[in-house]
Parts: sequence; structure tokens; C-alpha cells
Amino acid sequence: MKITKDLYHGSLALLTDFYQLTMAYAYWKSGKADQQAVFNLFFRKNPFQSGFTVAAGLDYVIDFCRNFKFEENDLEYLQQMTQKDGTPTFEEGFIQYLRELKFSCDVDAVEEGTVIFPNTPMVRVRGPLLQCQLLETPLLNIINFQTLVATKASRISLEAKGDPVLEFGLRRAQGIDGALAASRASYIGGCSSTSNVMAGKLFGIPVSGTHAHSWIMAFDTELEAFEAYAEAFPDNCIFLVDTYDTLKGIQNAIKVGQSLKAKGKKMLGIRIDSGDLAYYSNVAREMLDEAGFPDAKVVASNDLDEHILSSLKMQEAAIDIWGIGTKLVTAYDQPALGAVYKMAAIKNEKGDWVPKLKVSQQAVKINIPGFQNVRRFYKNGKAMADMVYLENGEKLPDEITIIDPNDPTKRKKIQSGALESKVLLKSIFKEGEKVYTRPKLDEIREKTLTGLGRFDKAHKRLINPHIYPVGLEESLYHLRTDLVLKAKNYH
Ligand SMILES: Nc1ncnc2c1ncn2[C@@H]1O[C@H](COP(=O)(O)OP(=O)(O)OP(=O)(O)O)[C@@H](O)[C@H]1O
Ligand SMILES: O=P(O)(O)OC[C@H]1O[C@H](OP(=O)(O)OP(=O)(O)O)[C@H](O)[C@@H]1O
Ligand SMILES: O=C(O)c1cccnc1
Ligand SMILES: [Mg+2]
Repeated sequence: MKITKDLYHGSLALLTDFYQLTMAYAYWKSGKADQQAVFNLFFRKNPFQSGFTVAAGLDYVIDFCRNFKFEENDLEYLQQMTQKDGTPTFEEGFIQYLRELKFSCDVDAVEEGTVIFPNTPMVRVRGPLLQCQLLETPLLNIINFQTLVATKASRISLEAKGDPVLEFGLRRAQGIDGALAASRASYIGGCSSTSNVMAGKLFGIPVSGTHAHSWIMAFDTELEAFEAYAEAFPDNCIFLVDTYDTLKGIQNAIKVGQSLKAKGKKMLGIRIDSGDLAYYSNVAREMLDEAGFPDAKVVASNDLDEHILSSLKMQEAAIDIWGIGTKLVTAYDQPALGAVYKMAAIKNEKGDWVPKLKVSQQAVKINIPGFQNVRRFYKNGKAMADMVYLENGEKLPDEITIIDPNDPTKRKKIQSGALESKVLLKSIFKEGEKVYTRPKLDEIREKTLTGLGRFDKAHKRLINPHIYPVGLEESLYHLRTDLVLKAKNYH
């Protein structure tokens, strides 16, 4: 298929906002294109009122950076662009600069499947200003969506408490690429399979499914339809029982299950896709148990999300497997994460790094300046706080104070020497060369599950989760405060 082929194998250099290119041109004109800069990608609020976020999308970022190159046909498109007076938008010298441009940035990032929190860098890009700038839009495009869906999937998976969650979203997803990326992110977040066969092929996600109502409607009776499906898949049938009458549907499934059993085969289960799922799943469970099918699974679907799933669990619904589409892959209740990409420092003519700050009327919108990293501290095996700090080669003291960037009265003392800790930003590219070995998708999914296991359940509850402490190391806090005061002319 041409669209997908182009998306995954063609040049993506023009997948950016026009203003990135006009700025790039103006950086080039003003001699700033190769000035060294650092940008951070971060978000300000967990999505879905969640107590945490799960990072995803780095794999696409790696592909994007590795293939970052202006092809001749991209340049031709830029060459024919004109301004209002008819003159070319971009001078030939700039087109030549882009032709010769070779990705040469350092990229550090949190790995996919890492549990992360607001205001901490997820991706840090250091390199020539023009290149850093051109990465803003595509990096945000990739990370915003995949992180959002991975977080949704992990919320759903946590509520499912180990039951398999099948991702059924393709038909309602945001287009072709949205669907593929959502299937991948859903798997990272903890789903066990996808119905999207292309996602299975591209990413190696297990593919699974049942059958639709149309299968039943194609026969004179439901029983005939079940029999014919059992004929085709004697060891792999899950019968959708609610096309006409759910109770009769369960009876018909049992009948076909019995004849499969007589042939030494096994009915896997049934699916219920409408009505009161708590009531019907319990009725189905009783009927299946009584008929000698204690292992037959009950699959439920129909506009499910983490909240309905949790309610069904509270109602003791007898559901073993959850099929979830629309609300997962579209991140229905919050369609964008809102991550941003901000300059944190720039090198001056003398070769010194100058920390940079964007001042805002809203305190939460003031970024964190300087060349940063994040360290996560653990106490008794559980994550206790994340610290954003300046990565300047200086050793941190054994006792550290971290300060909430949005409320300086919230502080935490950390005996860093005595605690287990790890640095979250990993080196991905060094001067444009990939230095990171990508984990397999299954390893990423495992990382999400074990990573979440190291957080207290108070941070993982659906409603009013306990806020996980994230703070600035004291000297970074003071640097930021001084810069804000200076910018506001209080100094
Ligand atoms: N016991 C339950 N507790 C809470 N929510 C439920 C329960 N059973 C079903 N639901 C949810 O209630 C909603 C029912 O939606 P709706 O009324 O459109 O479906 P329906 O009439 O059962 O099915 P359909 O229209 O597909 O035939 C769905 O989101 C479903 O997941
Ligand atoms: O509800 P979702 O979480 O998106 O899961 C996917 C849905 O897609 C299918 O039916 P479809 O919605 O196409 O038709 P129906 O609801 O009318 O059966 C399936 O039966 C699920 O209900
Ligand atoms: O396999 C299924 O049951 C399925 C697949 C896509 C959407 N709804 C259901
Ligand atoms: Mg539906």
C-alpha cells in the first residue's frame, strides 16, 4: 500500500510545521544554524487525571532521526515555494545547506515503557540549533500520541488485574497511521494482542480475534453459524452469542461446544457484546459451568474503558477477557497529551552554555532551564521521588533537597547515598550516530509491567491518585528562580 510504504520508508523531512522551515532558513541567514543548543521534550500534566504516564514512541523517533534527510523531491517542493511578491521563499544557498544536512545531534531519552511524570525531560536533544528546531514538530507528533495511548492501555490493564485485554480499535482509530501506532502503544501499555493484522506483521504483536454478528446473519440460524465456524476452527472458536437472544446464544454455543468435545476438540469460549455485561457474564458462567465447560472463557466488549472495566470488576462480572477498541485507541476522554519541546540552553560565542527560560504569566508554563537529567530514587523497592538535576559533571551531595517547581513550599529531603536510584535519560544518539540498542517490543511491554509494579498502588488508582513527588534539585531550583526574577526585572 503506497501510503503506508511512503510513511515508513520514504523521507519524512517535510513532516513538520512550515514555521520550523522558515525559522531554519532565518537561522541559516543569520549565521545561527550551527550554534549549539539543547531542547527538552516534556509534558505538564498526566493525561486522564492519571497518577502516572507511560512513555512510548521512541522507536519511531529513532527511525525518524536515522532517516532525517532532505531528498531531491523534498527540495524541489521547497524550491517552488514563493512569497507574496513571487520571489522564492528559500534561497538556493539554503536549499544546498539542506541537501548536505546530516543529522548530527545527541539524543537522550527515557526508554519506552518507562513510567514518567510531568515536568521531567522525556527526550533531550543537543546539537546544531537548526537541527534541534526541525525536530520539534515530528518528535512531538510521535511522542504525544503514543505516550497517550500507552498510558490509556496501562490504566485499562491495571484495572483488568492480569486478565488479557484484546485491542480491537482499528475501525475507529485516527486513520491508518494512528491505528498502527495505537496498536503498538496499546501493547506497550499492557494489552495482550491486537485485531490489526498489519500491526501484527509490522511490529510482531500477537494477533487475535473472534467473529462478528455478520457471520451469524449470513446463516439461516445461529446454531448453523456456530457449527460452520466450529468446522473451520475446531480448536479456536469463541462464539459471539448476542446477535438475537443472548441466553439462547449461550445455549447454542454450549450445544456446539458439546459436539466439539465429542470429537476431542475444545470450544474456547463465548463473547458478549451488548446488554448488561455483569448480568450476562454471570449467567453465561453458570450455564457453561453446569454444562461441563469450566474452562470456557467469557469475553466481553462494547464501548469499554478503564472506568466501566473497574465497575464491572466491582460488580463481580464473570468476565475473563476484555475486548477494547474505540475508547483505547482514540484516547477518548483526552485526545492529546500536550507535551511540549522547549529550548533549555544555548552556547554563546565564548563557548559557554547559557540556560534559557520561557517566561509565562502562568507559573506552570515556565520551563526548566539548563542541561538536565532525571534520577529516580527507590526506598524499600518502591519508587519514592524523581529529581530533575543539572547534568554538569558535579557529584551531588549525599543529602539532597528536591523542591516542587510549582510550589516551593513542597520539599523533600533525600538521603541519596543510601538509596537505590537510576538515571532515566539514556543515550540514544551521539553526534548523529545511534548508540542505543532497541529492546524488543515484548521487552518494552515487560518493562511497563515491572516498572508499574515498583510504584505504590496509591499512584495507580483511577480516581484522585496520590501525587508522586517530582522535584528540582536545589541548585537547579535556584537557577530557575533567579532566571524568572531576572526576566521579570526583579533583580
Ligand atoms: N453492568 C454494567 N455496568 C456498567 N456498565 C455497563 C454494564 N454493562 C454494560 N455496560 C456498558 O454500558 C454501555 C451500554 O451501551 P449501549 O446501551 O449503547 O449498549 P447496548 O444497548 O447494550 O448494546 P448495543 O447497542 O451494542 O446493542 C456500554 O458502554 C457497556 O460497556
Ligand atoms: O466497542 P469498542 O470498544 O470500540 O470495541 C470494538 C467493537 O467493534 C465491534 O462492533 P461495532 O462497534 O463495529 O458494532 P456494534 O457495536 O454495533 O456491534 C465489536 O463487536 C465491538 O463492539
Ligand atoms: O475479533 C473481534 O472480536 C473484534 C475485532 C474487531 C472489533 N471488534 C471485535
Ligand atoms: Mg460498538
